[in-house]
Parts: sequence; structure tokens; C-alpha cells
Amino acid sequence: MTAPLDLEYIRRAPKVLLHDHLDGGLRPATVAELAAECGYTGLPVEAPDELAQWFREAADSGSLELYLETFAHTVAVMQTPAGLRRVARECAEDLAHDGVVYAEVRFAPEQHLEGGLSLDEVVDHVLEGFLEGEASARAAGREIRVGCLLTAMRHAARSREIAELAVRFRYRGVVGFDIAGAEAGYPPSRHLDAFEYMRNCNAHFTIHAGEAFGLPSIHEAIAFCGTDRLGHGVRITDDIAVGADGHVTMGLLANYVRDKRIPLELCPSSNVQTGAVASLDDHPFGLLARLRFRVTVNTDNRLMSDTSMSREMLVLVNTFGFGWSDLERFTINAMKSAFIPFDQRLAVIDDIIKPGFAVLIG
Ligand SMILES: O=c1[nH]cnc2c1ncn2[C@H]1C[C@H](O)[C@@H](CO)O1
Ligand SMILES: [Zn+2]
Repeated sequence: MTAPLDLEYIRRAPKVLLHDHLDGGLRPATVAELAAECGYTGLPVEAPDELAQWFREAADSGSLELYLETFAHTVAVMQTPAGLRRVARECAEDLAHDGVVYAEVRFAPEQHLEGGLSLDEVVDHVLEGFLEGEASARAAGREIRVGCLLTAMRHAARSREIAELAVRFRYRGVVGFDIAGAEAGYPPSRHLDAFEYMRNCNAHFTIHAGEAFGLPSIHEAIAFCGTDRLGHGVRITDDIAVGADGHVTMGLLANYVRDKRIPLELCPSSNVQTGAVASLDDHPFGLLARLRFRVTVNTDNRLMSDTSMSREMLVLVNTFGFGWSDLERFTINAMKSAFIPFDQRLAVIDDIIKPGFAVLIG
């Protein structure tokens, strides 16, 4: 018998998450406790339920730049070894509890140096936290593997250094590199040196592109920088026209993205909050899935969107009428697009994802 497509059962499905920011996924209570521990007095409110609401509402800003301002508070409490470890441990635990079996979680080491740690120490503490979280999830009967992506901030000038850091940690849990931050005015090609270094090292990377800026950003990320995946990439719809009769015309770039199976890390709730799309009903996820782009479902920032991987899937089910086999396809799309070796991706698909969905599909 097919399981009901509700939150409870979606949480039981084995899920894969490629785009989740460590500093966008703290538990509200942890923000409050770490602020008290480290003497950070800048929080707008202090009670965890009020903090949850504050982050959600402040992020609901309609602009990526304003949305990003909310990270000042989470980054502020992630400056110590204990703070970094705790946030990473809880991230792995929370994702596992939600039924995520494989996740790539990203953060920008250069934003965590205010307590005097080196870049290498910051990464060490976060990786240690992920390992602790994986172990405690396993003890609670949940298996999860967390890979780490190191992000460079696109307005800054440390991307080459962060790319080198990612390669230095490639056998210790870091699986790739990314750039994030305000997109308009900061084209991916500004960081060409970092991407060329990654390619030269046969290492993987993704680029936030096509979120707050359109096709030129996506084109540069692919054609100049050689990105493996697109962070968001939602504005690829600027190159897709749907006529009144439903006839679809795609431009060269949209065709290229689809032909090359370039994964789109789509984040429905986040896209509405930053104004990348007007509403969930207007989100192109449905169109892109129908056109068979390699779409994946992601959270972006669970704290700012008050969401989880299961909730993002439920939102898509409710908005576009997807069924279990669609959710399985999006999950397999994500696993195929992961930055771990091919044989390990296949093992997760064959041994975990397919059997897990088979139980639910009945
Ligand atoms: O959706 C996003 N677009 C661009 N930048 C983002 C997004 N979500 C988070 N960030 C930024 C803020 C964080 O401090 C940084 C590293 O995780 O990445
Ligand atoms: Zn993001």
C-alpha cells in the first residue's frame, strides 16, 4: 500500500541535501545559549521562540542583501571551538532526525576568525562536530553522512585561499568549494583563479548563481568558471518561454544546462524570501521538473526559512502535486550530483534510496 504523502511519511523517506548553510541552520535555542556563553549582546530578542520568529520575519525581506544581514547574529556566535563544534554536531543530528541520509553542508571559514582561530582550525572544529553528530545520530538509530563544502564570500578576496583550504582537507571530510554572498555586482568570474585552481586539482565546486542576478551570472559560472552545479540557478527560467498554448521555447543556455545535466540546487522557501521568485505558486520548480532539468530539493537556510528538508518536499507536493516517484527522482538526481566518488553515490542510491522509497511507494 502506498504511504500517505504527508510530513510524517516524508520524514521517513531517505533524503539527500546538497545546499544547506551551516550558519543558516542553527537551532534558535543554540543561538541564545551560545550568545550568552560568548558574551554576544547584539541579539535582537533572546527567547528561542522569539528568535525563531525574528529570523523568519527578518529574512522575509524580498532582497538577498537584507536576507544576508540576518547572518551577522549566527556568525557572531560561531567564533569559538566549542561554538563551531556544537553547531556542526547539532546540524548533523537535526538533518539525520529529519531523515536526511547524505548531506553537503557549506560555510565560509573566513567569517569565523574573530576569536583568533586559523582557517585550518576553524575547518578542523567543524569537521569534528560533524563526526560527533554522525556518531550520536547512529547511536539514536539514524545513519547520515555529512560532507563539507567550503564557501568563499564573493565580495571578499580570499577565494583562492579558501579553494586551497578545501583541497588541503579533501581527505578529511571536505568534498568541495562554493562562492556565496551578494550576487549583483560580484560576478563569478571575479574568482576565476580559485575555480581554475579547483579544476587543476580535479576538485569539485558549485557556484551560487542565478538567484539575485540572471542569465549572465549563470553563463559565467558555467562557461568561464566550469561549475559542476548551480547554487539555485532558478533564474534559468529567464531563458525559457512558455506560450499561451503551453508550448515551451528554450534558449541556448537553458538547453545547455539541461543537455549537460547540470544540477540545479533549488531552494523553494529561500527563493521566495529573497524575492528571486514572487511566491511558491510562481516557483519554476514545477516547470523545470516537467522539462526534465536535473532538479534537486534543498533547504538553503533552515533557521531563516523555519524549514527542513521534509518541509521543502511537502511544500512542493502541495504546490505542484508531485507524488512519491517524483520525490524519489529528485532524491536520486541529488545523489547523482553529489561530490563524493561515483561508486559511493551509487551505493547510496542502490542500498538506501531505492529500498527506502520502495517501502513508501508500496
Ligand atoms: O542563498 C544564499 N545566497 C547567497 N549567499 C548566501 C545564501 N545563503 C547564505 N548565504 C551566505 C551567508 C552565509 O554567511 C554564507 C556562508 O554560509 O553564505
Ligand atoms: Zn545558499
